[in-house]
Amino acid sequence: MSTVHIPNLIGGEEVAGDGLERYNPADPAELVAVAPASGTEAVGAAVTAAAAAQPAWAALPAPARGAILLDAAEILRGRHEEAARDLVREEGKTLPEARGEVRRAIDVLRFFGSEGWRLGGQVLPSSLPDTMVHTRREPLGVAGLITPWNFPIAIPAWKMAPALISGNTVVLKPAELTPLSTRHLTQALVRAGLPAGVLNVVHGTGAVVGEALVCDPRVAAVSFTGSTTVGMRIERTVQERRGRVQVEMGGKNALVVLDDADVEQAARIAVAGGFGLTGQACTASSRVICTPGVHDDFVAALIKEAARFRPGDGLADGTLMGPVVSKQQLATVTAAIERARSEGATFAAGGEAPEELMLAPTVLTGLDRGSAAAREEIFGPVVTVLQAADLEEAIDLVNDSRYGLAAGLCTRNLAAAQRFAAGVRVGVVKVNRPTTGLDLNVPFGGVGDSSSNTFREQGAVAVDFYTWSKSVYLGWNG
Ligand SMILES: NC(=O)c1ccc[n+]([C@@H]2O[C@H](COP(=O)([O-])OP(=O)(O)OC[C@H]3O[C@@H](n4cnc5c(N)ncnc54)[C@H](O)[C@@H]3O)[C@@H](O)[C@H]2O)c1
Repeated sequence: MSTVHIPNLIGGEEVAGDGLERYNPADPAELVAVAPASGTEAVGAAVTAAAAAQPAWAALPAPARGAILLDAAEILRGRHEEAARDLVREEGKTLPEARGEVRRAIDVLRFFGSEGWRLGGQVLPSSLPDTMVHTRREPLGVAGLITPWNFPIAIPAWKMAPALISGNTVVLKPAELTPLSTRHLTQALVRAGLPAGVLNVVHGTGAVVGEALVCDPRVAAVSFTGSTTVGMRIERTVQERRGRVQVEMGGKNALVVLDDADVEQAARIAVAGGFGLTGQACTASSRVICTPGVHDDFVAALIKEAARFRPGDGLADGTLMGPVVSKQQLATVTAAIERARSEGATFAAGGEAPEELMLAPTVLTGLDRGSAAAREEIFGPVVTVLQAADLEEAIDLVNDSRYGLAAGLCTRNLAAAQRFAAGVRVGVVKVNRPTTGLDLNVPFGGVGDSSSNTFREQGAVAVDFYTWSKSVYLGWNG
């Protein structure tokens, strides 16, 4: 396959450059894409273009803005397979996972394109006679979007679509590792007729391009998804300049398996959430908490299921798990595995040195709740199995975390499910379903150090972040 050279997009013009090189994680000899390692002047130019384009974009009727998103969805649908294959070559996930992610981006464009017909405010009674009060949603202006490599087409879609439909213009900084996947999305929007300057894309490092975007006072809103360390810094910086900020960050999501659970089903749920997407999902089940009666049977079933997730090239038939995304990410994951070894973990599965980026699914047992593997996000195919005496102790263990993104429960007991849903301090609860996998029409976000926990992403409420509310009193007669 030939290397794709990806330009920046600034004020409708494509600006070529290089400096960022991305190799296929399953085939280190294949240079998949080259993108510019831009400087701060490119960010300045992109923000200027976005600010200039914003009033005319906001003045378009919302259904007309929506029509462009709907057309973009159709264009991306026509390139679904190509985009999915490029996503596999660039990020490493399996082809079915990549097809699902591209499908998600298409559906997000459709969802928010249709929202153009529904965006509205409230009509309220006034205390005054002959007076009507209504609220209007106003766009914030320029939105700066910073996205990670693990969902490089879906996450930019679920930030851009609500930003654009509500009349904002956008400067997007995609992740360094995955410029090509994001390019499929932005090209679809441009080809659908988005006016020049409404969407701008600046490639580069977080330290240069990301920082410049975050610090630019003309960027009214910053929406970030990525690591907790970076997200917390961005949140502080934008708050200091009184901008609006939304950060979606890491997780240490627990799946609780109770004695009454269907053990085989629980093991399938655990591997889907723990090893699907190579464990590189913010909602990955990286710890499983078992009650004593199910622990040994569950671990045996988990080992059997994990054996199916032998890592391989995501484009090959039957691969259930792709490689780790990069050498740097592999170093982080293997350091966490070695730390667990030094803390006395038993390796129920995995533990061998990886070949290139192909890391075998790893199941750790025998660790206590204070161990690093039980507490810290690893972001790779590593599942730590812990024990709790009963449901209440399991809930306590779920909540004993700086994070609060997702939690799952395997049980046949409805009362236990309801108690769990009420008791856990997380943004998403899944009962008898993997912690990964979200519906696009449902609000998503977490608490604690997982999320700024103010505005939610996804679903119709996502436009709240990108708008402010104005109250209009309309009187007649005297
Ligand atoms: N909560 C969610 O919705 C969600 C979804 C997916 C991934 N994640 C999290 O993302 C992380 C993995 O992604 P990653 O490794 O790409 O994260 P990362 O924080 O390293 O990078 C994310 C983005 O931020 C940029 N960036 C880095 N430093 C910056 C800075 N100083 N200023 C501005 N921007 C900067 C990067 O270039 C990239 O585009 C994991 O922690 C995962 O849990 C969270």
